[in-house]
Amino acid sequence: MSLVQILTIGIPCVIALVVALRQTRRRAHPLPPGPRPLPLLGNALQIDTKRPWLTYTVWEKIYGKLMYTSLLGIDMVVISSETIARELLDKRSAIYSDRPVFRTSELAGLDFSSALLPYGETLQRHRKIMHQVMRADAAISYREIYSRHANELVVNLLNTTIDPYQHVHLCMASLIVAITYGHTANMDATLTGVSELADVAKRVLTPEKAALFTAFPFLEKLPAWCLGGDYALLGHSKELSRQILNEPFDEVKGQMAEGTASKSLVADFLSQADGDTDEYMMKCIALTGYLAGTETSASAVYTFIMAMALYPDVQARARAEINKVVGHDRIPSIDDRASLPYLDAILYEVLRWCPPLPLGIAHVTSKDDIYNGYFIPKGALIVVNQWALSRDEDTYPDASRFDPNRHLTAEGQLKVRVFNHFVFGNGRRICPGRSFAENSVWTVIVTILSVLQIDHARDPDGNRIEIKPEFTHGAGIHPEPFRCSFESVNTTREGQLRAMMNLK
Ligand code: HEM
Repeated sequence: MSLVQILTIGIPCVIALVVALRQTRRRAHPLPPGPRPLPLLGNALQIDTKRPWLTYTVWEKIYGKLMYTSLLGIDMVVISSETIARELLDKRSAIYSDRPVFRTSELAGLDFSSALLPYGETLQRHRKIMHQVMRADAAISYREIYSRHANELVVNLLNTTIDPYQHVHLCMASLIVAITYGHTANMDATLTGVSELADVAKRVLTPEKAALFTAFPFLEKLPAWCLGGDYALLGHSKELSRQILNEPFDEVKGQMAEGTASKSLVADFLSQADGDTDEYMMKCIALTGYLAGTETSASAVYTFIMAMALYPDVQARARAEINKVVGHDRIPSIDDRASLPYLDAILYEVLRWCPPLPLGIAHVTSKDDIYNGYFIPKGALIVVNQWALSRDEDTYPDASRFDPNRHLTAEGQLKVRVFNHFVFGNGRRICPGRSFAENSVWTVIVTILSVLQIDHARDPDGNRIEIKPEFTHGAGIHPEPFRCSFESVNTTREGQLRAMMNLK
């Protein structure tokens, strides 16, 4: 028998065998339980498209903490248990670390983002640099930048009775830009550009938007403007992304050459760079940090403010702890953190009460797997329903209540010594910016509590304007708009803070 004959007969046999084995594997091990799918559509029509985590949380009660659902032919496994998330995403990370491909990310020029990279060599190199510049001790070294921005926020909020979201967002956005690039002449232009890019990312990086190009690939050949809607943004976004990747980075490089660069992630990176250093990669990481870190951190601060207005007893206890530990005439710094367990408990509770990314960022399996007798196919989307974790009544009784005590022992110490919150994800894709997030948000909340009393705003007749603890929808969430009032409760600290900012 010739080689060609062997191949002609052999290859189909091998393929048939592999397919048969796969089918057998599927048959031998059922998919995890889940709602009955419709042909082609799967469970797409049964899901609350604005807040899918609510549907998955209801289904969890019926089908369990490991659930299978199918969306327009895509396999999806939803995990509603921290233990299962760790078993799969941490312990079997070799299989569970890939990301879904969004066709729109390339078309919008967003495919540079570390968060969207498939698992592989490039991602590993990104993560190595991220670890180098964002690890816990590096994050602490930016304490001065956290305090400066926290002080600015307090001054902006003082004596206002407004919806604080714009101030909070600007504070966290400029804090992250300052950490990433330091002082640059074009900081405002950078901020505007990156905010615009983040907005496009939110609008086009959804499975539904990406699916259009997968179903009709010829659409990619058309000019973006003739597609209309959010698709019209794709071309502009690609140009903007190229510009924002390069301009602030090049400015820091110029400052380094002149010896005028201030402390920043990019400056730290460039000072450690050698001949093999990949500058393009650092540009991508720098911009990813902004896109991944701003809305999430701003969400946490905004949630904190709402919780303080709704739970004055928690606010009073936190302020009492600050006064007891550091006295009445100093604002605590990150160095006091270990002595202020109630403040950490508040931070834990803020992240639990409103997880900024309620479904995290989806992982994808790179191989078939079997878990607890269930078959998990290669290529399945793996989603950890953080909302379900946050509302698990067994772990968090009366879960819709904001109660920092749940994170403390009877002696008032933190139950968990290491900050290891489920909101930061799992395994090889765990959020590399978590130490930044933790330290910056902590500094902002301790500074606010040291100086400001947060209360309900009042209407012109003096009636209290009620706040409903409700959250927005989308991939990233935060409280629905609300108004509250901010008054100084400590003029010594207020004066100190103004002096630090050289304000009267
Ligand atoms: C409260 C604030 C934050 C929350 C709740 C948060 C949450 C998350 C989550 C859930 C993921 C996906 C993890 C996974 O796939 O399992 C992630 C990824 C990521 N985060 Fe954060 N994050 C926050 C702040 C930040 C900050 C401040 C930065 C950078 C300065 C940052 C940078 C990143 C990056 C680069 C990734 C992608 C990692 C990868 O795909 O390998 N995040 N974050």
